[in-house]
Amino acid sequence: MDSNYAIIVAGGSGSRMQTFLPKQFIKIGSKPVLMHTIERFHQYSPQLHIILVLPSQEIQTWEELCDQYNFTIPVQTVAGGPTRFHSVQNGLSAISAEEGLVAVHDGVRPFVSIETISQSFAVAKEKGCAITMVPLKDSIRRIDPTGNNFSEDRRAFCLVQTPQTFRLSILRQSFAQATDSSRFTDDASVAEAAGYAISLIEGSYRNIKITTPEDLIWAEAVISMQGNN
Ligand SMILES: Nc1ccn([C@@H]2O[C@H](COP(=O)(O)OP(=O)(O)OP(=O)(O)O)[C@@H](O)[C@H]2O)c(=O)n1
Ligand SMILES: C[C@](O)(CO)[C@H](O)COP(=O)(O)O
Repeated sequence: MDSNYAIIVAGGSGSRMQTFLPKQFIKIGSKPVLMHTIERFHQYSPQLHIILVLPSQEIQTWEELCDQYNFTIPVQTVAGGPTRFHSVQNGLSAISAEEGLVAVHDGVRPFVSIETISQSFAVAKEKGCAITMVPLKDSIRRIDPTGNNFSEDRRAFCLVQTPQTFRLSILRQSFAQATDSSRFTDDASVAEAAGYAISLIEGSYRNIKITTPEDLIWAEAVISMQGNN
């Protein structure tokens, strides 16, 4: 039987959070953000192979945190790269299997639900990929290069989240084919540039990416509402 994998990318520096400690290690509730995220994937399936991508200079920090919090979920640690694209690429290189499914997920999205993870693997198995998204709640305007702005129909857009789950062969081929890695902010864009059709699944507004300081306030509120973290 083919194996399933999760590449949890946590190789960033968190410049928009403006904290000394990279945001993936900041404690929310009783433990660091990244431990919440990994727990969600382990809860989905204890058999899932989890590849954790970290900044090379922070691997020791992670090991110390695991000791401190008695965190024992097994993960394979891989050093990240200069951009998210390179970090995913490094994670992918750690997988030797030919076939299977791989979910790529931001380490700083700790509130992903088990249902979303499960649906993303099921849809990717059937259609080749599953990209999590939510509809827009606000109105939007397009700003052109001259600075003029125009209303747009928000129903024509969606906000893209992770997990972004693929057949391994599709993600491998997409990353191998990619040129100009600087234009890719997610994995769906890499697969799309390689010519693959992108299938979407609806996620949840709760699955935020912890990016700026106010996201931590929201995260603490969710944790205390859940009551078990
Ligand atoms: N070189 C990088 C850059 C980002 N990421 C990961 O990709 C996810 C989404 O990126 P983002 O929120 O932009 O994180 P940072 O790059 O850390 O933040 P910032 O852009 O504010 O510096 C995060 O889990 C981050 O750790 C990564 O693995 N390797
Ligand atoms: C992958 C992602 O989280 C989907 O919304 C997002 O594109 C990451 O972007 P960032 O610029 O690295 O925050």
